Amino acid sequence: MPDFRQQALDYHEFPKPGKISIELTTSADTVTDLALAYSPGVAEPVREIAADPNAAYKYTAKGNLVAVITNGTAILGLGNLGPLASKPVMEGKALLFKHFAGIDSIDIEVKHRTTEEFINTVANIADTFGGINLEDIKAPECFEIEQELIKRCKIPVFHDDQHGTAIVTTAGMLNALEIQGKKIGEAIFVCLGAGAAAVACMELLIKCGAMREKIYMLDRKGVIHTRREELTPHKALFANNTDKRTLEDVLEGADVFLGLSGPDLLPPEALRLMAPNPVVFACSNPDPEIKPELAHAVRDDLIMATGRSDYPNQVNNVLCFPFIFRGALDVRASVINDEMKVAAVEALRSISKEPVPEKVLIASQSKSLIFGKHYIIPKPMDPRLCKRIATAVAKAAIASGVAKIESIPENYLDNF
Ligand SMILES: NC(=O)C1=CN([C@@H]2O[C@H](COP(=O)(O)OP(=O)(O)OC[C@H]3O[C@@H](n4cnc5c(N)ncnc54)[C@H](OP(=O)(O)O)[C@@H]3O)[C@@H](O)[C@H]2O)C=CC1
Ligand SMILES: CC(=O)C(=O)O
Ligand SMILES: [Mg+2]
Repeated sequence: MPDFRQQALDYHEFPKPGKISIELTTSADTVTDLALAYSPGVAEPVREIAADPNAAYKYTAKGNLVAVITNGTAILGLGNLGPLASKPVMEGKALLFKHFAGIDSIDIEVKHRTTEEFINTVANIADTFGGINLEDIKAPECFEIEQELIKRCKIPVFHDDQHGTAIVTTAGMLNALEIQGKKIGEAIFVCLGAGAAAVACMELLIKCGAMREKIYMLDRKGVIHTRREELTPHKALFANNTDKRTLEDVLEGADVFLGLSGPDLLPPEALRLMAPNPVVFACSNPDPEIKPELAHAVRDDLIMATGRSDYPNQVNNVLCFPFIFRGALDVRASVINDEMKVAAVEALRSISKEPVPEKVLIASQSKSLIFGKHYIIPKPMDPRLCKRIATAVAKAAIASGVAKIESIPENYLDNF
């Protein structure tokens, strides 16, 4: 195989550095164009917006513009490498917003000293955008940041690593459990990682039927249990009254392993401890908790998923954030609430049970994709995702009373 590292660097360097640019939507060639676009014509929409802030949706790019904002403290599973190093990931999120959902997006990497300073920075620029996608901000700070920004901003604020990941993981998990013949309410879950993604995934799985007392969550210190001291409030919610202390202890008889932690943390031999027909989601990026080839070599009765594009069953928030924002922006939702999240889960999981269009087979270099162990969730390039998820989300926003626009056109996103 050609040098993948060099290919990835070349992809980012050529034909121009980076992955996004800004394009004009109107002409700026003649003196008349300039008189309209700039001085004196630009004064007219300024006056309109000063009189009514909602006019910004009519006369500026705000309504289709999402900021991807980070401080670089949890860049994928690479850790706290700082704001600037996170820029390729954030440009990548902007690429995905545009390519899959037609949303204009710009990345913003914020340096800050305190959590309050970060919150103030984001709150102070929020009106520029139609929505804010927080990305790769580590726990526990991410929880306070998101909650405070939801309170202070009039537009949807959504921490992708929490809720985008939770929606996709829950959709994939419900399908995987169904295929393995397991009931979610009876399943024993082991979640390696207790940060932004892990906590949100397990909370949404509980909303969809998982039992809190059947969940074992682990962090760097091992199993989170009721006798552990100095647990953060979000970890304390998952403190299990158990004598089990290690990953191996809790994997004994478990139905599900969910990894949202770091690379190569699940020893292949430990998989043998799990119950028959287990589900293993090793979602750490770029390197999963266990490589699929190692897992399959140990057992042939498992369903395996990763966060990566180059293996079957990609459980990755790319299957959610472009589409949930599409729906939220189009009905001008003030927030992204639980009703919208559950609607996204149901829409996403239902697509995987339907025949796959030929162009998806070609784009994903697959001979066939049929609902089953190796196809539990749609491929990101599936053109049905945008219409189906955005429609479900927009309808849920309207029904739950958070939308400013209270109907969607009959042919909504037909041509996307
Ligand atoms: N596939 C997908 O769509 C997504 C995948 N992820 C992946 O999930 C992982 C976590 O991301 P995120 O939640 O945002 O980050 P956070 O920094 O918020 O959380 C990281 C968590 O992983 C735990 N952890 C790290 N190393 C170990 C270890 N050696 N043993 C046990 N636990 C460990 C940390 O433990 P402690 O609390 O003790 O520090 C912490 O609880 C990353 O790898 C990321 O790529 C995230 C979002 C989406
Ligand atoms: C996919 C993603 O958002 C992450 O790994 O952080
Ligand atoms: Mg992320």
